[in-house]
Amino acid sequence: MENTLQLVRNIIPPLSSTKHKGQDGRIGIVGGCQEYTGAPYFAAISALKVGADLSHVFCASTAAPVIKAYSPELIVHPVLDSPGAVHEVEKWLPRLHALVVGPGLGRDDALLKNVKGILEASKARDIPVVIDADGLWLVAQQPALIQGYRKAVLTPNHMEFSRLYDAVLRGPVDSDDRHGSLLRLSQALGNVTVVQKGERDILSDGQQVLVCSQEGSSRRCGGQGDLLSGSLGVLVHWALLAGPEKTNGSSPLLVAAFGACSLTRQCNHQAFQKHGRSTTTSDMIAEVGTAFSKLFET
Ligand SMILES: NC(=O)C1=CN([C@@H]2O[C@H](COP(=O)(O)OP(=O)(O)OC[C@H]3O[C@@H](n4cnc5c(N)ncnc54)[C@H](OP(=O)(O)O)[C@@H]3O)[C@@H](O)[C@H]2O)[C@@H](O)CC1
Ligand SMILES: Nc1ncnc2c1ncn2[C@@H]1O[C@H](COP(=O)(O)OP(=O)(O)OP(=O)(O)O)[C@@H](O)[C@H]1O
Ligand SMILES: [Mg+2]
Repeated sequence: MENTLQLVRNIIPPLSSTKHKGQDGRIGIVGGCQEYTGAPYFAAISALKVGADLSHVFCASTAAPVIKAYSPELIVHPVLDSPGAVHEVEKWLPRLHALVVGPGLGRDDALLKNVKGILEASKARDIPVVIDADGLWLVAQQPALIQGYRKAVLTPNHMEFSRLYDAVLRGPVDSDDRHGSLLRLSQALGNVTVVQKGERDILSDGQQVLVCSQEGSSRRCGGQGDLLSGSLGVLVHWALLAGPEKTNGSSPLLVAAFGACSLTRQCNHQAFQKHGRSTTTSDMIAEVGTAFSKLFET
């Protein structure tokens, strides 16, 4: 654990007065629909709290005013359900360092069709993508969308992992062999990085398997996965900028993912110390700064 945390420390860019706004990360979140506005908010604000300079949310038009009202810090584009959605997002892609696709996206076919186009456009531009929540639902329907894309990281929870595994490997997960199942899924997807969240998070790029057992808590409120995927959006960008020489030969994306898992669990631990059973994801987000310092700035 400690060795991998050191690798995460190596990828964190120093704060410097010579940098301009945007250099430490411009992150896009693709998600947010009529039902779910909290999830894209949690992901986008987490990206900012971890250290990105700008955080954009591309969401359905009904979700936009709600998300804007949660926070003046986010840039919110009400485009996902428009006929020109792909084009509207494509206009921003050259300025984005990473995309997080899925938090609060929902499963509406028209929206998912647009997201498919956005994913294809992102791949064509070599933009790193974190795929979570309903983005994973889309990938389970069409694994070819991310097959072999080495700049993708998937962050399934228990249910999402089973669904994805079943879709890609055409059989149920062997619950007695989590490591083997994870390796097989990552390899079958062409060495895409996969983070299986759970009591312990396990992560693989199809070659190496890492386990993150940073102490969290027993509190399982919704939204913790959104904090993880938003944080990972920034860390993926930083890791790719740093390159494998800073990660001692390990995959930069795997190191980034380990950082996001550790941070989320540490936020959960700290928030639980203060709030116990009433801990919510907003309490965890309030801990991002101190959790980050404790883990990565020692
Ligand atoms: N505030 C907001 O706006 C939030 C919005 N969110 C958004 O909601 C959307 C749907 O996301 P999702 O995670 O609910 O997805 P889905 O695949 O339907 O799985 C749900 C089912 O899986 C199961 N299950 C889960 N874990 C399990 C485990 N360890 N072990 C066993 N079973 C387990 C469990 O089944 P159950 O216990 O109910 O039988 C559960 O009902 C997505 O857009 C997301 O971003 C969230 O981000 C939260 C905050
Ligand atoms: N049983 C557990 N014990 C400790 N930590 C856990 C446990 N299950 C999940 N976590 C942690 O909670 C975080 C989110 O994982 P979870 O499985 O809740 O994601 P999710 O279902 O996608 O969340 P969301 O509600 O945001 O969609 C991860 O950092 C994971 O390590
Ligand atoms: Mg989730």
